[in-house]
Amino acid sequence: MMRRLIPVRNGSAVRKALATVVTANALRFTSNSSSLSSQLKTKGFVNSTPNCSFDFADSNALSGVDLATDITTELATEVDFVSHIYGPWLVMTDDLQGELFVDKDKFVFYRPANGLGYGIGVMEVIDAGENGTAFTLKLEVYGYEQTETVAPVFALRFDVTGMIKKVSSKSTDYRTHSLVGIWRKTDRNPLLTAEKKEVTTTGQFNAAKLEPWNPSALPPNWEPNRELQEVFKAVFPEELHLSSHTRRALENKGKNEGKKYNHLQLADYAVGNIPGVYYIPNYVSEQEEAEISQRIKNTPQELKSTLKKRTVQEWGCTMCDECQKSFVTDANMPAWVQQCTDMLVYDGIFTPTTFPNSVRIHEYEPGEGIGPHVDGPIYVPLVTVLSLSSTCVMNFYPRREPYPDKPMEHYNDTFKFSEGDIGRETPIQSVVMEPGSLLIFEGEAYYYYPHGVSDKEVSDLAPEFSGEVVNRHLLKDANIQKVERKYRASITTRNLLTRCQHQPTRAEYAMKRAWYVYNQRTVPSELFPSNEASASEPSLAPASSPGTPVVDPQSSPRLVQLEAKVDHVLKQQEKIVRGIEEIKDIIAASINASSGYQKETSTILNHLSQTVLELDAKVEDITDALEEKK
Ligand SMILES: O=C(O)CCC(=O)C(=O)O
Ligand SMILES: [Fe+2]
Repeated sequence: MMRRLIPVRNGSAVRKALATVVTANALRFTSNSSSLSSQLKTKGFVNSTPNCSFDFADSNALSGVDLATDITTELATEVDFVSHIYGPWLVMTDDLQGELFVDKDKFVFYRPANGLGYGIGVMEVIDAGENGTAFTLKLEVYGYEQTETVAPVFALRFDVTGMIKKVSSKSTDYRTHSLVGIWRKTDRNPLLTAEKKEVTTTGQFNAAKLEPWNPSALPPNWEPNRELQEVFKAVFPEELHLSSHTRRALENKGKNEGKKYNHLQLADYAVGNIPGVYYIPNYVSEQEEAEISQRIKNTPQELKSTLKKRTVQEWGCTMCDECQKSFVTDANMPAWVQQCTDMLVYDGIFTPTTFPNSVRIHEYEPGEGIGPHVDGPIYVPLVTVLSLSSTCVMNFYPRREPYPDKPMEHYNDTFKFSEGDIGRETPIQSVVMEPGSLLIFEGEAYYYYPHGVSDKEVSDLAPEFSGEVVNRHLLKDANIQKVERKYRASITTRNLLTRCQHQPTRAEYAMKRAWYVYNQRTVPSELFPSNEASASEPSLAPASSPGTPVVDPQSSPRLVQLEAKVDHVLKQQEKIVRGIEEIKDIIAASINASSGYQKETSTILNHLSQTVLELDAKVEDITDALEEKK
């Protein structure tokens, strides 16, 4: 929870650890420069930032010079963010090999040299006067191989702290900066550990700024297509306001011990015996459920495809312009679809690097369904299904290994109902999906247990047809025996794995947007500052500005005063939250739910709740900073 401003903590052991790291050579690849670039290239590194060269010193001037002895490093003081930090960096440490691009908002994007994937994080620069300049970097990285068939469920999280160093060549006028520190990596992939625990390891972090580079030659950041947005607005003129997620966050406030944000804890909703299946009843309210259903029904027919036993619309991905071989993220979707996916990110189900980029909306008439299948190695193995309009049943079938000879195709023998191999088997468990509920499955459940919705007009819940119904305790009717099928719609949300390295800015746009949502903050209207704009102070965290000492020994009376004020604000805020909830209850009890007044008022109240949450995040930042100072 605490921000780590380790280097300024007095005399701590951590400081000693850091001191040893910072005196290590800044650049660990100590080969000579000409073999450096070829070494990187043979590792498959494709530099994605034009105008910065991997022969990051003047290779002619340096040829024949031993880089290890030619380069000197010293602690950097008076670091200017735009001149020294903003731009591309080369990172070469365990698990992180490739480019880090620091943008002007102090966001950091990772583009791997080997394999595929993405990363996003935020950096803080801490001026410690003549003691040098420290940095912290919180980076989330989701990586996989080109032909990965079992991709991880969760991203890796790196917490890096260290010092910024000035790097110079003795024999030339080449100058650059490096980041030297330690990383703490958290891996929470249950597939990797038998005990299903988070694993934390540490290691050395080194990165070198790729100088020289030319900011004006940067490719433009990806932006949603404004014309398309206008079309979507015309097709769906009424704005959708969803607030169940903010309500949930308010209710969970303070419950997630040690967790900064009020994310939903999936473990609370685990059902059945297959690892990785969760069911959340009333994920959206009845009114929200009705409004989302309405938009699905109102989607023009041209945007839907009618398949044999279901109707589908799909949002979020497009074919790569460059290779035409891989899907890439396309954040051009109607605002209401984006809102539905935002809820999932806000709740912490998807994270900034596993951001939803594939939304498949199904409509089923009675007698329709989707035959047993697994979603396959094309997505991050995490799926959410929001059920709408009527109750339906998801059957999970006995475990199957992927085809050993064709691992990429293990979903091929599917979409058959009772005439198929899997469909003939009795499900081992079933989940009854009531309207407004969210079914989630991930990891093992995702890869090995086929799921499907039958095409029968009545689903019999007796064990011989459906296996055990594992979420009865969460249903309105816990004794339900049969489900008579009516029109049903569902929204399936996933991250479709990009299989090429092209167009990284598409994912970076989506990640940066998701970062704000995941951190329960307002998404700025301009997500990327223009290349010309000067660096903005981090909108993310209270880093001290250059020149301001992090610890001001004179400040303690003011600190006490500030702490008292923060305490006061927190108490006031609790009262406001309670007040809002009471007003909502009174309105719900006294005014007809369909009246416009009720709707408008609840919109205003929901905005107010949102503001309170944002205020809350800010106050927590201040509290953290205060704690650090103690
Ligand atoms: O409609 C549903 O409930 C499930 C859809 C599904 O399994 C899929 O899209 O892969
Ligand atoms: Fe599926």
